[in-house]
Amino acid sequence: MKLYNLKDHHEEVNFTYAIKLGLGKKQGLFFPKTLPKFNTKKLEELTEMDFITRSANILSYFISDEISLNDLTKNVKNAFSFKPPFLHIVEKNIACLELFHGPTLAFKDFGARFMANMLSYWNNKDDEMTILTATSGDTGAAVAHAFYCMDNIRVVILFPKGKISTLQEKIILYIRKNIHTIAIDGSFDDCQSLVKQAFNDKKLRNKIGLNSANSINISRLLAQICYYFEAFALIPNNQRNNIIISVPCGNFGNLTAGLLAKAMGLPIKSFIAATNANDTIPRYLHNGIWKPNKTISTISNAMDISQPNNWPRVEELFSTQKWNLKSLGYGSVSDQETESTLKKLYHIGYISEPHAAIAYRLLKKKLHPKDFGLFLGTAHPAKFQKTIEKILNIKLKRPNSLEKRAHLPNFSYHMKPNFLKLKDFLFTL
Ligand SMILES: Cc1ncc(COP(=O)(O)O)c(C=O)c1O
Ligand SMILES: N[C@@H](CCOP(=O)(O)O)C(=O)O
Repeated sequence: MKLYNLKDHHEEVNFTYAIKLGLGKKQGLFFPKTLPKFNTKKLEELTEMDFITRSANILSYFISDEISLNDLTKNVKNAFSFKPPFLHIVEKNIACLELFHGPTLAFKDFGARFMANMLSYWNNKDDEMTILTATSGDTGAAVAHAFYCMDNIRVVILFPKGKISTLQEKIILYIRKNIHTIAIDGSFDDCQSLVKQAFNDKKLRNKIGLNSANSINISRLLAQICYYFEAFALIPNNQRNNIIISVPCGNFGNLTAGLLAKAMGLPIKSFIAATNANDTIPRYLHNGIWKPNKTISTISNAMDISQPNNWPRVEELFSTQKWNLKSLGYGSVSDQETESTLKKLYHIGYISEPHAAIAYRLLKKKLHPKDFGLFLGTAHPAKFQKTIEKILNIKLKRPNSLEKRAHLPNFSYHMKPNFLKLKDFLFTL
């Protein structure tokens, strides 16, 4: 199947090329030229399958001309080799889709591990690659873990210094070898802008075999489509026609994957794009004016993004599917509201974390009593241990994978958000 560049529709590539390239010409994002459309019978068939079989089947619609179903299934099995998405019922008609039971305790494990598996399947022995990735907290760890010790692949992770939780930082840092982390004096948007500048530099791009494991890489999003289908299969049959999904949004990759699933025939009634005070999209949907403000720090730090990368993909989907952008629910939630929502959730027996709490709050506000509401649980509460213990006045137990790293020293490089400095660094690797 072909993908086209949103900034230059003449540039068409297949999936193997798109995954290796990351971004197209003029920093354009790749987007599928056609989408499979499942009818009710096919959807029923898919719903009956287990998570791995169904995911491989869905992904095969995008890449069956580049890999056999058998090989794809092996890769999907390796990639999703942890506890599958899990539905935690929070109230009678509301559940959290927990996506944080992977090795780095965030939903990013699905996309990062799928990308790593597919790249190692397709990468030639002598193809050197440098994967430059910006993180506001969770992508970095998932990418580091997924690409650790992979032959011929170097990973460089940029994160905003002092603006991610201590445990999010530790879980990125424990890995050395082919993984390099740089704390940048700035925001996530500064880190993301450095990645884009690197893609603009042709000489650098060719010399180091530049790629990115951010959600600009379409492979990340295709993998994420799979858990929306799993959520549908987990929801009781009589509720499947009234599903509202609230997605905590930062770079808008997760929402894009959900919308792709809907375009493929998953009968989701509507989506809610939930942000924190970094509310470029809610304001844009409200008044039609694109005006990113300076990124501010919040307790839902992984969503501290004011220039969301995937928005052009969302707009393309609405336009090609002939959906009205007005049908997309949206809202932004302050830190104070996030805190009171965490307390409310705790009161009804669920310990959550700031990102999911934002999605829950907006879901509660917009849900009709006859609907079934899902909010996405994107990270494990323990990654935000200090914040949650303070707000809820409780002691949180850390899962083993975090416990092992909690006391490690910090050994990141440190840099101003200066592209020339970064370029020098990349050349010396
Ligand atoms: C815990 C958490 N929730 C939500 C988000 C936002 O997801 P997206 O960037 O796909 O919108 C992120 C980061 O991306 C995250 O790490
Ligand atoms: N919230 C993300 C930011 C990067 O988003 P991505 O989906 O484009 O990788 C993070 O946790 O790093």
